[in-house]
Amino acid sequence: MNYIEVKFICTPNDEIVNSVLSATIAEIGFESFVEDELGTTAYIQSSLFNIEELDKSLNSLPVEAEILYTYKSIEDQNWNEEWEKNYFQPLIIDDKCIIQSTFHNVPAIYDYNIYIDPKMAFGTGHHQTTELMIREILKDDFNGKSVLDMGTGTAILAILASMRGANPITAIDIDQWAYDNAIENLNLNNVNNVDVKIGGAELLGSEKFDIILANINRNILLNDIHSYASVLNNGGTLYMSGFYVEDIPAIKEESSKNELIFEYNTEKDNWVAVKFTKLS
Ligand SMILES: C[S@@+](CC[C@H](N)C(=O)[O-])C[C@H]1O[C@@H](n2cnc3c(N)ncnc32)[C@H](O)[C@@H]1O
Repeated sequence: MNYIEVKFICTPNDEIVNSVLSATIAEIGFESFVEDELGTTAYIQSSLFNIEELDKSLNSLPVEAEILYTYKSIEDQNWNEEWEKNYFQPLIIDDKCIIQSTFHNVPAIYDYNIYIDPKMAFGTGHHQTTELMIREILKDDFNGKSVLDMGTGTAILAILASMRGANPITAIDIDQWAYDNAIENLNLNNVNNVDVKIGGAELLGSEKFDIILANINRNILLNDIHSYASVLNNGGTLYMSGFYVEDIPAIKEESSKNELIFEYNTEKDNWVAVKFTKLS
């Protein structure tokens, strides 16, 4: 899959402007935001890149700022190398769990030592939503529970769920890169109880799950919550992330139509993870 790299030059180049910019363009498909001395560099799949839509988003930013941009198409291979070497650093969560790549070589002394070679797939633990989901997996009891990881990306959540005792696990992603990378990372971590599938909610059938993890985005979740609810066991748990604090009411409304009870949400930098349980 080809990506477009867009360099945004922001005046003023401050935290508020960059975070409003990232949040706004995330809505039109941008991912992997990196702040630098001029502004923000962001990436979007070529097939989703639409200049008119981008200009419209920039013109409606709710901050006073001048934002100019340049863009170029990038090859998968170059993007991987540059991103992995420059931006992916080992991440330790609560002294319990480390996520690192094979080239980092931090001693594996934690309860959960996860290796991720991310390639193009999202999910190194460095995005706020991945971290929020990891914290939920570390808190909850996964032992012997069947798990569905929707939008698995690098398979990071499925790998941790397996290390926490979940079995069996199904991991689904719509993207070919994610599918390939999920399989690579599962092998890298010697996790062999995850069935990886390529596609979306249409793949869900009669198999039911005790826990569903879905870190995707607001619109896909709103569209697919009813499918997730239909394959969640009574009394089961649905964790969702990939959206902002202001999206919680819409997510709650759709969930309650599907007999899902809101338990709580957690937050980081305005991103949230929510926990729902299904009526037993
Ligand atoms: C935000 S990433 C999350 C990756 C990983 N689970 C994590 O927590 O870091 C969302 C993933 O969902 C996938 N995705 C997008 N639309 C989807 C859909 N309709 N069904 C399943 N996966 C989807 C994307 O390809 C991407 O890998």
